[in-house]
Amino acid sequence: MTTAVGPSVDGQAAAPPARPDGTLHVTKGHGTQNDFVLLDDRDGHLDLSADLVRALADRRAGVGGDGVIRLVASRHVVEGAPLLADAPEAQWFMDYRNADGSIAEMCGNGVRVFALYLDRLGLWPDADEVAVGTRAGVMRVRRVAVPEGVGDGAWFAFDIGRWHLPGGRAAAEAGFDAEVAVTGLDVVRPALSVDVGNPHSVLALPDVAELAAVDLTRAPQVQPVPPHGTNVEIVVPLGETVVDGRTTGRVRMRVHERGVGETRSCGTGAVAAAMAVRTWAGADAPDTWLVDVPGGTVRVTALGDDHAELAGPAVLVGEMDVDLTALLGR
Ligand SMILES: N[C@@H](CCC[C@H](N)C(=O)O)C(=O)O
Repeated sequence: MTTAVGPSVDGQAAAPPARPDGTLHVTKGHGTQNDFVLLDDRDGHLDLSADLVRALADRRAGVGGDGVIRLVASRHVVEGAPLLADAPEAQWFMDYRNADGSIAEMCGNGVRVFALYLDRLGLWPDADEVAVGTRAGVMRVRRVAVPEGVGDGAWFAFDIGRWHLPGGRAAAEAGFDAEVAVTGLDVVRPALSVDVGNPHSVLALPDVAELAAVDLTRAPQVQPVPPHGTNVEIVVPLGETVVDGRTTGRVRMRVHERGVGETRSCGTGAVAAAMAVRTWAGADAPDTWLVDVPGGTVRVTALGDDHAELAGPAVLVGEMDVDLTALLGR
């Protein structure tokens, strides 16, 4: 195991977030049950090693989570500091890690939970929105009303940026550019690759019974093998309804996340799923989609210029002091 604390990126010396008594204060939160361990390392002193991430995310010997999110000032992070040139308001950076310790470019559910965490820490600026630095750019998060019929709680929305099909026009016209083998499905299925800042492969099934029968305890096998891995979303289009006066498409989705396994939700995955189904549906498809995942429902809206908005709930469930010696077995 590597050490839990170390120097900050810019070399400044200040108190590390790990306390003198050897504890690390963490917060647990989730967005549609995609759950995270959150750390306040605003001065950038925590050496968030892959070992520490795996230990914190461990559901038996640690706190438990699909990922770990470090809050750190953008100026202390090599990927964050350049964002400040064009967006000086993006003071806070979401350093997202998957449960296996790997780094991901983006986490859609994580951005909403991070925004709520900023609010809890008194770091939401005196403004309607907060700018969050991520490896996929700056996300501007605001509070929004809960869509009718979807439940209650605190909802947040943000433009996730430009999505695209790595397979280009040929993939859009064919509707697929890859094949996926999934345990529990008898034949290999066609899939569409969608980039939402991070990579996704979306495949459709005709009915929800088949979706429920899929075994995602093993990673789906994607061909051609994506160079940086991929998140796999399996969707069943459910037709259209009217929500809040708007024609809204509805999709059910399960997901196998890169670096995690099956999770109960994936925000970027929901965007990829909605944009894939919208691509398959053609020109008359609605712009707004509700995506039902095992952990709840999120809303995806196609914006102009190939941008998309992700909206959904964020919840902080509690805080604890982690004994680092016990956690790391030293
Ligand atoms: N659950 C997240 C996505 C997290 C990153 C993903 N596993 C990857 O490696 O790309 C979300 O809500 O978007």
